[in-house]
Amino acid sequence: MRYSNIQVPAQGEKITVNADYSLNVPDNPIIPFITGDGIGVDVTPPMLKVVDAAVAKAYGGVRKISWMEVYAGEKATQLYDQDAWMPDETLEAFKEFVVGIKGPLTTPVGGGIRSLNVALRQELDLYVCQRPVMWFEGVPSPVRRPEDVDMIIFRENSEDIYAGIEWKAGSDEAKKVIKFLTEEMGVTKIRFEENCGIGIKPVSKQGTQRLVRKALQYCVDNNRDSLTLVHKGNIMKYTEGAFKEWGYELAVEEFGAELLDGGPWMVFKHPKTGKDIIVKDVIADAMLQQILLRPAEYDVIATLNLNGDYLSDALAAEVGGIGIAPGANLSDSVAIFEATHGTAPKYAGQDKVNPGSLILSAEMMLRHMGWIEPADLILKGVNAAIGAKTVTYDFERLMDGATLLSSSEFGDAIIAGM
Ligand SMILES: NC(=O)C1=CN([C@@H]2O[C@H](COP(=O)(O)OP(=O)(O)OC[C@H]3O[C@@H](n4cnc5c(N)ncnc54)[C@H](OP(=O)(O)O)[C@@H]3O)[C@@H](O)[C@H]2O)C=CC1
Ligand SMILES: O=C(O)CCC(=O)C(=O)O
Ligand SMILES: [Mg+2]
Repeated sequence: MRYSNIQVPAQGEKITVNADYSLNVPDNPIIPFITGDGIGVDVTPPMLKVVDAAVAKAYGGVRKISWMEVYAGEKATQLYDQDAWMPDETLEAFKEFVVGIKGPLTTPVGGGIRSLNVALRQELDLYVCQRPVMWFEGVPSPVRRPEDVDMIIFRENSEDIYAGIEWKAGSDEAKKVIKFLTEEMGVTKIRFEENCGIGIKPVSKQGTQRLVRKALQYCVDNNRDSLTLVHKGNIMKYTEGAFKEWGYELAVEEFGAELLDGGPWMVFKHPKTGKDIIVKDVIADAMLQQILLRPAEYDVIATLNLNGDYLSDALAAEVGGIGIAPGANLSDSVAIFEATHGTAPKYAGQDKVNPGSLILSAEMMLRHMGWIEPADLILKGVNAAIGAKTVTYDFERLMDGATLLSSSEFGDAIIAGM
């Protein structure tokens, strides 16, 4: 495709996808990135620098990434036009180049544009939001045994209340839906019809099962002990409750799961090692206490979009906060990596915040590409920087005897520690 504002690097080739969804990664792949709004300008440059250093050190110049900036959010409105928050060519570039990474994008509260982050996930059908939660030794934590916190969230990324199907209180649309519900569907439980916003929560069997399939396959591929389906199915029976039912059903049909001790939990054997993998479920509110009190009992988690959003930040807090919480948005072919945190506007442009979340998202990206050596080097560098107590403000304020670094200095400390 011909791009208008995107400059495709003269050097470099596309990553391509095979019929079985495996990747062909050239030695000089072109990788699109969005800098992002707010603290995007603080975390993206150190991420690019750390990745380049890790790749150079691992491959001595034989492999190198050609970065290609693509635009969304405020920067896109300046470059394209004032309404171009997510230009079509940005979506096209992520599709064409298959693997990309992004900084955070602002979403106004209560009105204005809908989330660009959610739009990107929906437009490219990035239905898995994968967010690993693991503790680096020395990171300050509010829990007694942060080493027990080792989980990975598989958050459904395309459905639920995040689909953005909602109408403002008092609008003609809201009135029409309320009229339909009361007059045709026999609904009697809307307390204040005259001034009531309405939101719709779609949850499908296909949407649930493709997410749970990925989570269970991850358990098998990574030799994990259990999958926990997190839901609020006691209250929202046909959405969250159905998520639980369809999740167990898939475990039975595709992984051979059987009832464990008479149920309701299930178990299946790892196809190669024969090890038991447990499939269980927990109601979402209880889960928020379980992860604090008994984190060792939880491993891989599959959940709906909103629960996954809440759980991501809560779990991140147990291992140092959202400054060090990475993530990936995945379809069967396209992958876009991004931090769990947002644009933290009060810190924007101060070279202050922790770039660890985006750097660790890039670490996931390299591993996804099969570039294991630079990914390992990044982990080594992060461990070294934290081990030396040379950290950004978020860790420094909770650590005794730590040295305060800026975002860019923390990136340099990671490079020095590789
Ligand atoms: N995927 C995305 O692009 C996301 C975008 N957003 C958007 O971001 C905007 C702001 O959202 P908000 O709810 O304030 O959440 P943010 O994640 O932006 O920030 C909340 C708080 O988390 C801490 N924090 C965030 N990032 C870092 C970091 N890199 N290093 C250290 N600490 C960090 C700060 O805590 P403290 O004040 O204690 O220092 C900050 O005030 C909204 O428009 C929201 O919609 C939100 C989440 C994801
Ligand atoms: O899109 C947004 O603004 C917020 C998204 C979010 O919080 C998340 O994906 O974790
Ligand atoms: Mg969130």
